[in-house]
Amino acid sequence: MPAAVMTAGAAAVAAGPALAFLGAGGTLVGHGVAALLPRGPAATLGARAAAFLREAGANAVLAGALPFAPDADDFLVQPRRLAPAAPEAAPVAAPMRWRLRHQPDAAGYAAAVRKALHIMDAEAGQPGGLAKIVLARSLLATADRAIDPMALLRRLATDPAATGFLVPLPAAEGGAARWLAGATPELLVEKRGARIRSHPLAGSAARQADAAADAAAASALSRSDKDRREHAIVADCILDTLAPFCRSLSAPQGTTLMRTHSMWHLGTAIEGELKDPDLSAAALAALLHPTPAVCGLPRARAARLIGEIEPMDRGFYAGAVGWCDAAGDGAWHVAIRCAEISGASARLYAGAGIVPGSDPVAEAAETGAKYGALLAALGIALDESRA
Ligand SMILES: C=C(O[C@H]1C=CC=C(C(=O)O)[C@@H]1O)C(=O)O
Repeated sequence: MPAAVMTAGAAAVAAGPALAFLGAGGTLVGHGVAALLPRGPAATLGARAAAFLREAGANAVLAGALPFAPDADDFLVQPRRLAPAAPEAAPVAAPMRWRLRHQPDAAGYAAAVRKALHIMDAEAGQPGGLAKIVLARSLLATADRAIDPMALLRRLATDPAATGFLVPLPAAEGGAARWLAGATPELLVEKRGARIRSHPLAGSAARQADAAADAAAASALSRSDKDRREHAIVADCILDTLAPFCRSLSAPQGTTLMRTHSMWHLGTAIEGELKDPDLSAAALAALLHPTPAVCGLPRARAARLIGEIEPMDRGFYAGAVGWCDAAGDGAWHVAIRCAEISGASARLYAGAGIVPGSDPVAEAAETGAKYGALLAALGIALDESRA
């Protein structure tokens, strides 16, 4: 993230910042929308962003979201004004009442995992056979009054291991403003000059309230062969994709445990130096997306099956959110632990990586736990959401 803090807002929003990234790597907040980047697929993002930023001037920034489907149109805006302060703390609001609808529920999700495992089993050892697939589900939460996206962001940003983000999305049918809000712990790629970083995550365990149980969950995750295989597919894919563009590339600490407020993960911190420092953060993000942390291996086969098996459209969930500047620097995060917000409704999403050996019931529970960050920020009790 840039050293400067910037503050932006989408045209549809009456007041207050409308675009923000709040994380340990820095803060980016913007008010107002000066322009929309002509929309297009991931393959043309690098060229579109470079052309736009050349015209817009040395201080211009583009920020926004790439959808999960790389051939669908992205949504990036140039904020009108950058402000030197993060948004103020939210006043305490009265609790909201919620109606919840799962799509699918835990049993339906476990059935989808069984279907994927069956396909993997049938294709085991075949060239091009399915080795990993990330299956997601969704939870539609409807409140008794409109959700305040900025207040939600402030609550999402309280986890130091995650980047809280709020980005505008194309308006909903009927013209209502729409946002993607989340607390993502996963860095797709950051670029400053020739230096790049990525921090893929895959392999998860829910945090436990009891300290001994929490430590046991972390220890079991670090020893789990299934989770290590699930993770290695992601880290290897990122290393293989970046290697041809890098003078040096390594993961000095190897695979380690990291924790958010609600989840433990296996993570691999990757760092490198680009051969061509002009290769932009946006171009790198488009190159990497979607990684096997959200899609699978082989990528095209997994993406097709996701479309067939999942009952909902992912939209911008499991895409990427981030920013890039006129120098080509920027940071892009994997759009997970997030919800699409519009009026009084929040559509939460959560997915889990499936490999041979995955337990369908445990994977369903894992997706339930991954709703945790959004549920806490919305003020919905985890128990209320169980299904
Ligand atoms: C797809 C999600 O998480 C990914 C990132 C970290 C760990 C994951 C896992 O263990 O399955 C997922 O690959 C999600 O949170 O919706």
